[in-house]
Amino acid sequence: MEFKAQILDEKAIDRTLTRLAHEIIEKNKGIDNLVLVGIKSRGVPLANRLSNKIATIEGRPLKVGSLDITMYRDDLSLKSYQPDVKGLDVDFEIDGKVVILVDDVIYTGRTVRAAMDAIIDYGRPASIQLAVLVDRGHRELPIRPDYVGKNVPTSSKEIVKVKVLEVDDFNEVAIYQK
Ligand SMILES: O=P(O)(O)OC[C@H]1O[C@H](OP(=O)(O)OP(=O)(O)O)[C@H](O)[C@@H]1O
Ligand SMILES: O=c1cc[nH]c(=O)[nH]1
Repeated sequence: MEFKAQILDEKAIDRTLTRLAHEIIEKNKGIDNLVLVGIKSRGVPLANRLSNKIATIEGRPLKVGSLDITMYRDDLSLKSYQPDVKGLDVDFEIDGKVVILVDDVIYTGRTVRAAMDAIIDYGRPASIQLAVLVDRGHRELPIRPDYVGKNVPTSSKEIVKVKVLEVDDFNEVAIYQK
């Protein structure tokens, strides 16, 4: 895989998350009833960072849960990957809550669809919203994020990689050629 270009550096990621925190507060007219659920590896640290930024603005953090979803290749259709929900880790009620899903990248939308299924299986949220650091297009389902860090037009031969300090030892969003 060949490195093509950096899209966001550490400072840009931080500024973007600050903006998303403000957008979340603005859209919801405060933080009553809001909880965050980060999707697997990199959505979870991003959700924690958003919670900390919201605490700086509103005086208290949001509760953060996590959702573990992995993709497996469906043997019958070699082209497509199917998301598999491994586990939902929330130690708080979601009934009546506005659940904000947080992920690093949205592409086909299949991961988010699986995430919504898992949330709805678990409880009865008032609503579900979606925050992503990068929307790279190519949706295969009618899913659109409520909060987008950066829209990055891509070709299907490219891949967007988000690196976060908590997982990768550095912070970066970059495009690679497959
Ligand atoms: O919209 P989709 O087509 O479902 O793609 C988006 C998902 O793909 C990536 O996860 P990936 O499976 O690459 O795992 P990773 O986060 O562990 O790298 C990313 O973190 C999203 O969760
Ligand atoms: O480019 C992509 C596509 C799916 N998930 C990613 O993290 N990057």
